Amino acid sequence: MKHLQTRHYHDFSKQAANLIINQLKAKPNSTLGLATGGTPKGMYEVLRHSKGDFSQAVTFNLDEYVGLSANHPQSYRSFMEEQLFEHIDVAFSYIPNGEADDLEVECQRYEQLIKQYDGIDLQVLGLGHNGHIGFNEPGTPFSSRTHVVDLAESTRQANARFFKHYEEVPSKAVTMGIETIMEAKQIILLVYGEDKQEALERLMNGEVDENFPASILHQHPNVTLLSGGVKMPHY
Ligand SMILES: O=P(O)(O)OC[C@H]1O[C@](O)(CO)[C@@H](O)[C@@H]1O
Repeated sequence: MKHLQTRHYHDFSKQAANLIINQLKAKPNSTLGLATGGTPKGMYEVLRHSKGDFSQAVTFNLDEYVGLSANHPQSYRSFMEEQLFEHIDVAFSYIPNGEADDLEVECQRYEQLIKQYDGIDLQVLGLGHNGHIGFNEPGTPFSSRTHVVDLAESTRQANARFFKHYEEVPSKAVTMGIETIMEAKQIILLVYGEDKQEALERLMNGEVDENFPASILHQHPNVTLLSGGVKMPHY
């Protein structure tokens, strides 16, 4: 795992955005895997103002809440529209449909779509405090494919800041599985802020363990960990 460290959020975001822009320069019709959450907002801001050409790119988001309509302000579809798609044109953007009547069928459909594009070239990930990637909570089998998850209490609490009331935070989501994520040809893991210090240390120093989903990334051949805003005395 390659580790790039920055101090300031702007530099961190610029580095992340540059990795995406370089990917598009090398392969304009790349399939990009995208993430939501607070961490990548700066990256999206840089991308919005960049001259990156996304016109041939296809995007797949990692996850979506179950039960929120696409136009709900806190759906990940709304997040992505605001952060990126209203500002730049991509060829196609896919996000799981958390309102599908049959969520199992939706998960299979999402997997098939990714396969049709020959997999994901570059996947962006954030890191949950409990080590989750996408919405794959601790204990999720490393062999998981796109599936429906019960969100951990700590995840719902972490994301409550985006909702008016905690009770509004959905308790389920559809997420790409860990094996789905691991099939991406390249991965960027974004970790920013002091509150991620503990998770970052566990990632760097801990064992590969299903109780800390991000640890599997040590077994991927092409991962860049971008970290910033954390104290790193041990590295
Ligand atoms: O960047 P944040 O807001 O800390 O979130 C980290 C991770 O948690 C999630 O928001 C899910 O809770 C992911 O989408 C994200 O990658």
